[in-house]
Amino acid sequence: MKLQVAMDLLTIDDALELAGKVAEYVDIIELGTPLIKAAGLAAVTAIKDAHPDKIIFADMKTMDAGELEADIAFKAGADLVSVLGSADDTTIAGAVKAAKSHNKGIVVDLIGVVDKVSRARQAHALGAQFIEFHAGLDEQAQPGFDLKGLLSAGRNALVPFSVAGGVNLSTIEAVQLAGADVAVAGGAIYGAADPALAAKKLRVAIV
Ligand SMILES: O=C(CO)[C@H](O)[C@H](O)COP(=O)(O)O
Repeated sequence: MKLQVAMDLLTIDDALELAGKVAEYVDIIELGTPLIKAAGLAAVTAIKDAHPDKIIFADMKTMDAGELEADIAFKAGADLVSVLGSADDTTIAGAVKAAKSHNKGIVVDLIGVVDKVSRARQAHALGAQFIEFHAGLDEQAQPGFDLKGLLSAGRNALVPFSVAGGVNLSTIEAVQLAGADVAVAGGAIYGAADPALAAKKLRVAIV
């Protein structure tokens, strides 16, 4: 299972600093949606330039204009770009077209999708490289939130998948047991007093 750090920060300087601390422990470096909205795609270019050996994930969360939005993110240096599972099939297909022309990949994010298993299978058939089973920051803040539903949906979908939303040291083992290909950790790393140590512990927890 790969480890992805989600950098939900707001400036390129902060993102470069965090990536510099944790890169050695992660496989994929994600530029979070708030970072891309605040700093633009220049953030993607800066991180790719600093870490050319890492897989760079631009969390665009594209909902429309799939081919155009994916194309500009790939041109900026992204290796993976996210499109929302709630978008139209043509949006996902357009983004996949852009990915193919750059020899890169699309990740379809199921945030807010009710029937995650069906949509995951459809998105995979449309050409997504993997499907993100995702509980967003707002969903995690709801009383009684539990990762278990996401994990069983991921397991049942029978497609390559990542899990995002509250992944930390106490949940990463369950994420791996569910068969995830990628575990995404944001706050558990960037919110830690020592992000490098937090990333290292997550890496070590992956068997
Ligand atoms: O994409 C996101 C929010 O939409 C986050 O980056 C992702 O959910 C990771 O979250 P966490 O901080 O809980 O690990």
